[in-house]
Amino acid sequence: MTHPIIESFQGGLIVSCQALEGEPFYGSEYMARFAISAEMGHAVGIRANTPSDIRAIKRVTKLPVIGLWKREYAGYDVYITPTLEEVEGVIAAGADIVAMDATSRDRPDGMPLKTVVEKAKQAYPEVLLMADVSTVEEGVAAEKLGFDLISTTLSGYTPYSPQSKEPDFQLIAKLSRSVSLPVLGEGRIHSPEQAVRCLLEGAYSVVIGGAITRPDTITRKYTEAMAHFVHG
Ligand SMILES: CC(=O)N[C@H](C=O)[C@@H](O)[C@H](O)[C@H](O)COP(=O)(O)O
Repeated sequence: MTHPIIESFQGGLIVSCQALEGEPFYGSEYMARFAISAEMGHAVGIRANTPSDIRAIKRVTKLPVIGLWKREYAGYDVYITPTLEEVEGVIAAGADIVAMDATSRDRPDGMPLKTVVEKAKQAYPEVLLMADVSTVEEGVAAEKLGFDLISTTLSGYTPYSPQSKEPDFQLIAKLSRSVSLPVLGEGRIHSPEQAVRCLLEGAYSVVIGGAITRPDTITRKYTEAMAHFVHG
């Protein structure tokens, strides 16, 4: 039986409310306001970074939260919830789902992904795990490891996946045919038409960040189009 939270995502939009240090909207209070806006706009879930943002968002919305914790470790490329410590931090903050890098790259604490999943499942059986992947192979491996859902988050962000400005529709299509877990379309989705195309390609639901919660990115979309018109 499909978990009720996963079921509630079907065909819906999850808004990724994230701002890193140095960005104008950096701060948990701002992220909470974006989450309220997302709920008002009928989003079905929120994706959020850091225990502090997750807590602030859980206080103001009833929507399920996909939590992650971006943390960089010198010498390692994995940064989305890279070790069990971040998994625990995200769960303690109240996330309903924990998103983590599910590539096969080395992890800072040396713990294989398989062990991270086993330990998380054992200690927190009620928490769902989302695999952030960049290829079909990583998605197929994630299903075998016991993840509950898969997202195309990392396509374009590993050196061996296609580097494109567009969403990776091909990965969404191939992955949803290769696994029985729900596959979420995520990464560089910048229009309602692209969101619908993700569903057409087989996505269970769609995650959008920058196109909704990064006003500088949205502004640039307009200024660039206008500059192109004015200057050719
Ligand atoms: C690669 C990576 O670190 N992605 C992060 C994952 O949580 C976020 O920075 C993105 O905003 C999110 O995936 C949504 O994507 P987009 O903002 O393109 O709609």
